[in-house]
Amino acid sequence: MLRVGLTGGLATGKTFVGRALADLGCRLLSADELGHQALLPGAPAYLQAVEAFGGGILDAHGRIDRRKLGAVVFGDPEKLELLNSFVHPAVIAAEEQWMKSVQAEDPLSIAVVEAAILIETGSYRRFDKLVLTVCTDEQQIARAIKRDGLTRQEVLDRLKRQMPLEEKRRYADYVIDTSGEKDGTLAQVGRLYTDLRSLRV
Ligand SMILES: CC(C)(COP(=O)(O)OP(=O)(O)OC[C@H]1O[C@@H](n2cnc3c(N)ncnc32)[C@H](O)[C@@H]1O)[C@@H](O)C(=O)NCCC(=O)NCCS
Ligand SMILES: Nc1ncnc2c1ncn2[C@@H]1O[C@H](COP(=O)(O)OP(=O)(O)OP(=O)(O)O)[C@@H](O)[C@H]1O
Repeated sequence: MLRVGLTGGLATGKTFVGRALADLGCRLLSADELGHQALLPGAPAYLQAVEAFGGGILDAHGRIDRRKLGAVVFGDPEKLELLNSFVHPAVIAAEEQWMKSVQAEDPLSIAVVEAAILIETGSYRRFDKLVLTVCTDEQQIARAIKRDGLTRQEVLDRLKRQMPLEEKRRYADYVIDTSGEKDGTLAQVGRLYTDLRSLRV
């Protein structure tokens, strides 16, 4: 099995590239989704987050409102660090379990884990190959505003908490440039998939 980390800054096209790789036959796991599951009522990180940040992060049904929690943590590096310490252990454990089960079911597969901050956390070391998606800063901002309805300031606060893409390039085995049309991204993904297949062990 080949373990592939797929990372990139906010709204650079990780999810789009991950889905395209899955369409071509890769197995795919989203760490952002695991992070969301880790904050559901009943999960340990839910209680830790409510204790640390207070009832103001909850919606009317007692669930964590991620937009409210985002507003608290993305403006304050120490709070984000604390939230990371609640969420990341559960995410890493779930990723490792998933990779074990994929290895058992399909030992020749390409297992792709899509995660926003693989490099920042050092998690990139757990993968055989690292793929990075990039586009311009202005495109990141415009795409995040359009997709998530965030304000420009909310997007800038998130971007400030991420390593600049130029620095991330140093860690990447493959760079997918998503600054053009989606067809151009798909063509690059096709070439990437051919290459990854040739590396499968
Ligand atoms: C703060 C939370 C609740 C906001 O949720 P929301 O649904 O609004 O955003 P979502 O999770 O989809 O993240 C969107 C993007 O924000 C950026 N982002 C998210 N978490 C982080 C972080 N810890 N550091 C830097 N950027 C981050 C990434 O580019 C990510 O793709 C959520 O992002 C969170 O719990 N973050 C901390 C845990 C984490 O690191 N999750 C991401 C990978 S496991
Ligand atoms: N050429 C392109 N390649 C990929 N995505 C594009 C392209 N042009 C526009 N987009 C759009 O950019 C937006 C961001 O892409 P996507 O959601 O895949 O990013 P992401 O890196 O997963 O974001 P996040 O880190 O916030 O989860 C999407 O709405 C996507 O449709």
